[in-house]
Amino acid sequence: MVAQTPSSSQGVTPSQRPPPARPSAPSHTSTANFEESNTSTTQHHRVPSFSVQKASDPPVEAVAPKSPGYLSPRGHHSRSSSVGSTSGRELPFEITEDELLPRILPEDTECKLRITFDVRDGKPNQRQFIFPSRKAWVAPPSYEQLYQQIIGQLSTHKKEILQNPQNLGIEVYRRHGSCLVVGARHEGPYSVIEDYDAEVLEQKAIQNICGFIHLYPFEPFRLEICLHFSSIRKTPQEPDGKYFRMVTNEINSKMSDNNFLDQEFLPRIHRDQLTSAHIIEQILVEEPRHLPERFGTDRKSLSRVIVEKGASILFIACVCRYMEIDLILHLIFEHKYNDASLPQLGDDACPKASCDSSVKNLLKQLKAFFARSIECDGKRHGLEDDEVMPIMNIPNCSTGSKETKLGEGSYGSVTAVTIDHSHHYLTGDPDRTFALKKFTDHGDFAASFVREFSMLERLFRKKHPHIVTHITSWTQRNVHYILYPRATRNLRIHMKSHRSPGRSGVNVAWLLRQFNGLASGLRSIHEMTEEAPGMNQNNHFVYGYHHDIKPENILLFEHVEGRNPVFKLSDFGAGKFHIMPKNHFNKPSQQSSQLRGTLSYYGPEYRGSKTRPFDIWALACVFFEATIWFALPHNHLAIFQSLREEESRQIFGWRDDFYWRECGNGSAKIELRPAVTEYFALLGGELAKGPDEIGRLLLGMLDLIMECFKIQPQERPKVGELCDRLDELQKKAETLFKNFEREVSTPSGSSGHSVKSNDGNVSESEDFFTRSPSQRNHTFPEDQASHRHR
Ligand SMILES: Nc1ncnc2c1ncn2[C@@H]1O[C@H](COP(=O)(O)OP(=O)(O)OP(=O)(O)O)[C@@H](O)[C@H]1O
Repeated sequence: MVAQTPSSSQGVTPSQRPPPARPSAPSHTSTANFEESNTSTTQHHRVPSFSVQKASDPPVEAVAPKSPGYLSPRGHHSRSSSVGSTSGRELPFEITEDELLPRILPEDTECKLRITFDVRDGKPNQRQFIFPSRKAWVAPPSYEQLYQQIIGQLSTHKKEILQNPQNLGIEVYRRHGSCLVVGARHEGPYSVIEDYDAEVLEQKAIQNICGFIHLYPFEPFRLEICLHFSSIRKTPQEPDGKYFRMVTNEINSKMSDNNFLDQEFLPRIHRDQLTSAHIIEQILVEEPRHLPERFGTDRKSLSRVIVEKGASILFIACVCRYMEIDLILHLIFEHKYNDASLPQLGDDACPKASCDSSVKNLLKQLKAFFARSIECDGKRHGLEDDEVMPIMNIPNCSTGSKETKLGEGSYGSVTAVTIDHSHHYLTGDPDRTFALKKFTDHGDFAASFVREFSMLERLFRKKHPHIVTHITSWTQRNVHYILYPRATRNLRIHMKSHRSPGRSGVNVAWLLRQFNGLASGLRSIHEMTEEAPGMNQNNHFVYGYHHDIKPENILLFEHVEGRNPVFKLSDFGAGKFHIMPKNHFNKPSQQSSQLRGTLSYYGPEYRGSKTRPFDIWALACVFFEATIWFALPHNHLAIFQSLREEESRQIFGWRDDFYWRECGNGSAKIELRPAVTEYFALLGGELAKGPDEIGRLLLGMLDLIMECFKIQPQERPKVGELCDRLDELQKKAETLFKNFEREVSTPSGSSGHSVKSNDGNVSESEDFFTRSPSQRNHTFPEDQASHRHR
């Protein structure tokens, strides 16, 4: 008897295992004042009064606390909590929440509540209620009122559902709940709400708010509470109706559709409702036939034994396959199958008539009850053909296609997907969308997957804020998959479809942060200081290449739509890591094995030895184009490219748009294309205009870019130098433009007027506080790390 698939011990958790641990509900009772106001969606700047002191002390200037644990959960051991580093010393101050709260929390924190119902009028249908309200969270009764509001909405809609005679015997239950802090630029901590009562909300809201303030002390934020409710029939509609029929119908109606592989599955949350001891008992009780004597006559206690044996899902799955009850009991009691040890084909032949054929029939649908859970584990899993990943396609309404393509690369396609709420706790917003990259398993495609995954595996541990790291990966039916957070778009599309945000100090600081971030991301590949596993720890470095840097592979994560996005390096299919003895570290490195994709950004050495400077050249090309987009009128990028093409030698009628050319007849002499030098001059002239400080910074950046265009690879700056100099420029920009926070806090500081909405992402006018997180894109923990991560 086989228990589980070999892969099930790995991080894509088999469904038998519970989803990742969730915080437990506290036992505190709240009192709070929560007035509703639908009036405004404007954000509120809070006074950063964030000091740690005795409650009796006079207020002092804000100092961010050293530890996020400064506000311990109420209702635990004490109502006091300590702040600052303990390090063996006695803490100077003891603070209590009640004293500190008014000083930590803003006067009014906006709270948005989303309640979604999967109502059952034939097909599921969702409703949302958004309460944009200004709340004085410092006044504890707020939470109580919020709770009342939720309950009010719930009971109204419950009534609506239950008034329909069709819905007699329906129970409404919560599928998912989360409490999330959303900042103007970052997403903060979130918690899953187990129960929707006021105590839990208060607890989690305060914890998350405080965590957020600790991470981003000066950033405005709001609180978002998402509650998803569903309904299920747990009692037959007619008084004499059969439980067996009701369960079968419910399960069929709750089977998830639009799975990315067209596999049906029953989401865990519904499954758990329909496999309760009560339902099993009712099915056993209504069974008209006598059961074998060894099971006794007390069917109620028999149902309890089935639950104790951990076989309730198996029992219900068998019921759905119309299996005779005594055969189901035979599988559970004689074969000792249960939810953790499922029947499998090829198990010992059973002498009992119809046992084998029934198991065969059962297996066709069994995996639908055991869809996996998805965790951010960074691992690669092997799945059996019939295992179910709870991943759904997102239909593309404009094309009528059942999936939404995000990109098509040389080795596979990338599509937008969602994950069933009850099978992941990856983000605070259960409606988030993800990007799924597929590679077919022949020849080069499989090799590309292996290369990409082995790069990602190392990068996953580093979690650089400017590198797109994956969530998890698996191989099934000879197709390789990598699940990623979903970006808004790539830099190529952004530069085409969005105008420059304008050359204000705020935007210059933003651009330099992105350049510095990308260079620093590349540095973490070029100089991966991590010791190679299994090697003599002191003697080896791991270092690598990207070798496919281009605007298509810079993904943009727009935390708040229409605002300045974060640039991240992606697509490691051409990259490779090498292990090198430390004493060889400054010697020329080995070549990467693969080059692919667009040639435009290849350095002149591309036919020969391509090493780390090859990435520096390509990164400089990206910076150069981004600077053209940033500083010159919108059509200049296209003109720059066509000029480069015109300057190509047109061998065999083929035009290239490299940044360099071979000059003379067959001569080995290489020079920058005149278009590049022309644009350098044009940019220089343009950047010198306007305020001196901004001009100086941008010219400094331009000079640095040009240094990276040295024809001889060894003359280009190393990534470390690039980072140091960008860091310096960025720091200067941030000191000069201390008000850079305005880039997100005032509409005038917003980025990228949309040129056209060809990628569906426009609108900078809408205030971010009116948007739901599903309209934004991912931020994963790496986004919360410092942007000067090294
Ligand atoms: N996480 C993501 N979120 C949103 N879009 C994405 C994501 N990953 C990739 N894409 C889109 O898909 C395109 C192709 O992805 P990617 O570069 O990873 O594929 P590829 O097969 O390696 O491409 P190529 O070999 O041509 O560089 C990207 O340019 C981007 O537009």
